[in-house]
Amino acid sequence: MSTTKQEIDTVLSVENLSVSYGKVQALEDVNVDVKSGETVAVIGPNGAGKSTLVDTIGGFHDYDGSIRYNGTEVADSSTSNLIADGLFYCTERRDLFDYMSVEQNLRLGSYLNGEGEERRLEEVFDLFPRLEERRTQETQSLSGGEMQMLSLGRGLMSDPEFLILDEPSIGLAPVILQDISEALESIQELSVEILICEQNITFALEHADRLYLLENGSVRRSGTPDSLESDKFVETYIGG
Ligand SMILES: Nc1ncnc2c1ncn2[C@@H]1O[C@H](COP(=O)(O)OP(=O)(O)OP(=O)(O)O)[C@@H](O)[C@H]1O
Repeated sequence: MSTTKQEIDTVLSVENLSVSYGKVQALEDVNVDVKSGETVAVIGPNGAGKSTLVDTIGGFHDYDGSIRYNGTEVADSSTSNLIADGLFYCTERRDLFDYMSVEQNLRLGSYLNGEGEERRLEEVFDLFPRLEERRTQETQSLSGGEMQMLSLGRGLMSDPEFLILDEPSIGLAPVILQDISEALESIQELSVEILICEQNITFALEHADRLYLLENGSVRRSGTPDSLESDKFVETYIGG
């Protein structure tokens, strides 16, 4: 069978994905794809299944259906192989080491890919001067927004080709959100694919090429920001 152009362009392909926690069906028959160079956002209310979706793509849950990254089924690959293959899952701030310094946490991001570490560290500090100012500071003493920057910065230290961001805007003051937005725009220029799961719809509409609206574990709508903004269902959901 020949490979179509669309298949070549599709970097991440989620097909008929279902995930349950015991009797709780968190995702049912979800289809999502991310094409070369795209930023895609998954939006939805609390409990919609957004975190379950990105956790599953990151290799943290068993699933029915298929998740292929660069043609490889995620379930058949180890987390370290996925990272080595350019997939980096940046969770809120859950995976930072509290007692390590900012710089130590950043350097951990390149443990599988040490080549170019110094250059990448400088790039991260250029993106987030706040982190450079705090490079020797213990991570546990950072503000929530600074931890978010550190989490994103650590993701970039792995020289990712595909970044998964779990709620990058959560709980951030407007000035920090602006820093994260600007960093995201710089990352988009590197032609890295990005999958964002977000509750902040304004943030998602601003940054995504395409969006999926998830509700009760199912995709209810998908499309470009323009097509979704004029969709009555989404309008109701967004609140006008
Ligand atoms: N470990 C778990 N055990 C049982 N049920 C779970 C577990 N984790 C999530 N769920 C349930 O799965 C559903 C989807 O949860 P999930 O956290 O993926 O949603 P979400 O869209 O990320 O929500 P939020 O924006 O509030 O984080 C919810 O009904 C939730 O209660």
